[in-house]
Amino acid sequence: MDYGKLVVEMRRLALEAGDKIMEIYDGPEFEVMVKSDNSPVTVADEAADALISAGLRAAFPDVALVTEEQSASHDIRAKTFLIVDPLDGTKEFINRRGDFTVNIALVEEGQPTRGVVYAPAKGRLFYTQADGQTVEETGALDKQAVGETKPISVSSPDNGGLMVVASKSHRDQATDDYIGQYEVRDMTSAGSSLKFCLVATGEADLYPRLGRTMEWDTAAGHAVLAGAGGLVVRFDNPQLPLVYGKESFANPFFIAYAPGVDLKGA
Ligand SMILES: Nc1ncnc2c1ncn2[C@@H]1O[C@H](COP(=O)(O)O)[C@@H](OP(=O)(O)O)[C@H]1O
Ligand SMILES: [Mg+2]
Repeated sequence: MDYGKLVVEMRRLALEAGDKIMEIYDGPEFEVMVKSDNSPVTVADEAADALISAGLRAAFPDVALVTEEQSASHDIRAKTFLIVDPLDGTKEFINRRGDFTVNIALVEEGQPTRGVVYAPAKGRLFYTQADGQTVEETGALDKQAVGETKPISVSSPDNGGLMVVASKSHRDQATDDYIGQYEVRDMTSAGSSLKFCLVATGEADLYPRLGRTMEWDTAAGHAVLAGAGGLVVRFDNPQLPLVYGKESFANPFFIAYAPGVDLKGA
């Protein structure tokens, strides 16, 4: 895999998809449809998906592509694959809360090794560089020219007062009970894969996810976090990393964190 080319393409496609999504976000009322799994989908998901998958297939014709919005791609089994969630946080998008992201990642040997997460309404762009280090890019976020990039890294957590981030739309008692085992200085909620990015920049120390997600929801955020020094492990066995390419691409519950966190058992 040519990581240099991959990073350039992922970044550009994420920005283009973000523009498309924002046109719809800022435009007239859009229809909300319901998928077979009961989750909502809009023309923004579909438009972003079409743009990203066409771009990736053109640039990397030999690499398998799994994307949330194309169920035929959910049968793919490959050692190396690209995985896309064109609009993660669709509920945030529909409710116009801003916490939605474009997600593109590369999985190799069960781990997301490169990825981009773009939150167009927040103007935040995170991606791994060719060498694997994660950066946040600031400024104009020009599709043709890379602006200022700042390497990001996870916090050195204070276990006497942790910053915890959790889902905005999927929150339950089990999550609260788990978080209750820690000394928490501040809690914040965020939608979509932005939560991984907040741990990656050190804005949060810990993100427990005791709820369903699919691999496309987490792969890009996981890559961004890993490239900033963070870890993602299974909630039922924190000794084990969250791996990819699983049956039906469904994830178990997981915990994303800065390695200095004194991790509590399930
Ligand atoms: N019961 C369920 N099964 C599978 N995925 C679920 C789910 N409930 C939530 N998710 C996933 O969690 C994502 C939202 O995460 P969060 O709550 O952290 O914002 C959704 O992404 P989409 O918006 O891309 O569908 C959705 O795929
Ligand atoms: Mg999603």
